[in-house]
Amino acid sequence: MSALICLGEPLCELNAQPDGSFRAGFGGDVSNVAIAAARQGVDVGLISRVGDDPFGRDLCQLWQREGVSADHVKVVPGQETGIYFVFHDAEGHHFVYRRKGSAASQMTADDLPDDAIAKARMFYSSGIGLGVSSCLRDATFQAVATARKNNVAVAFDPNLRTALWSLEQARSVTHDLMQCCDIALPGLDDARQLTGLHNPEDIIAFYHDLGVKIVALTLGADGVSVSGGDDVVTIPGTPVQAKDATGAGDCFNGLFLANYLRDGDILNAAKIANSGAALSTTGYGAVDSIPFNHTL
Ligand SMILES: O=C(O)C(=O)C[C@H](O)[C@H](O)CO
Repeated sequence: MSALICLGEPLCELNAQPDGSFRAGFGGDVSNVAIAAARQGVDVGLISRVGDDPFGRDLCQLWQREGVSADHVKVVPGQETGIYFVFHDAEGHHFVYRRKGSAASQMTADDLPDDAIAKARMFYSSGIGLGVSSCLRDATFQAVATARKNNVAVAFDPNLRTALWSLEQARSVTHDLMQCCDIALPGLDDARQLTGLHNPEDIIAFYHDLGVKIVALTLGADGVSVSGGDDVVTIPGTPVQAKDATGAGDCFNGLFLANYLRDGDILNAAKIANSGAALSTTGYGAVDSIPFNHTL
């Protein structure tokens, strides 16, 4: 059984390089989190669907190499695996998706392994899964209900993607999910748009008021503010020469959850995750740049 079980959509990645070529890799936020946690030595499983196509087969091989259990990933004949492109400009990275109608977007509550969710220590999902399709959204809420019924901690990153749904929809649905959530892992830009608040301390208080016990609010290059309900502690950013921040938030989340699962120390988990996520921005791609335990 997996200690951490993640639900959402994996994607193949094509990342634009300075010479105009595309570097092939992998993404999909919950898969990135699963791999980041597995590289810290945690038993991790993924719940998803991929197409019976070269992209889906590559992802299955990736999880096997990374030690992420794909026992609950269905390979669906006749359906497709989503892909995305990463482009870079002076403002940072931008995603272009080719994922409409993907196998993962057609996941329903019937695909859920209730027993594996009930026996995990922690369940992780994100706002991307909520925005991809209404059936994946319903499945995610159903999985969260199963987790809560069985005292499995629920962790969630609202991961706002307005290419998938409107800000208004995202706001209402992610706030609903937050009310069932133990650990919230929002990024500052997303949280500002979703809450309408500016100040990190106010955002953290907003999520605590919704019932969240632990909030780790990532601040990009400025580090992270973390709170277990009492004081807010801010850990400054680690200075690095960043090339590509794709997946840095997912890297933070995987490292944070893995280290929190190990000893329950949120401050230590946030410190490790903060430096690991900074390191991950020094290379291209959401997955290749995730550090291993021994490299931190
Ligand atoms: O945007 C998405 O849906 C992705 O999952 C692609 C990236 O891997 C992810 O956003 C990085 O956080």
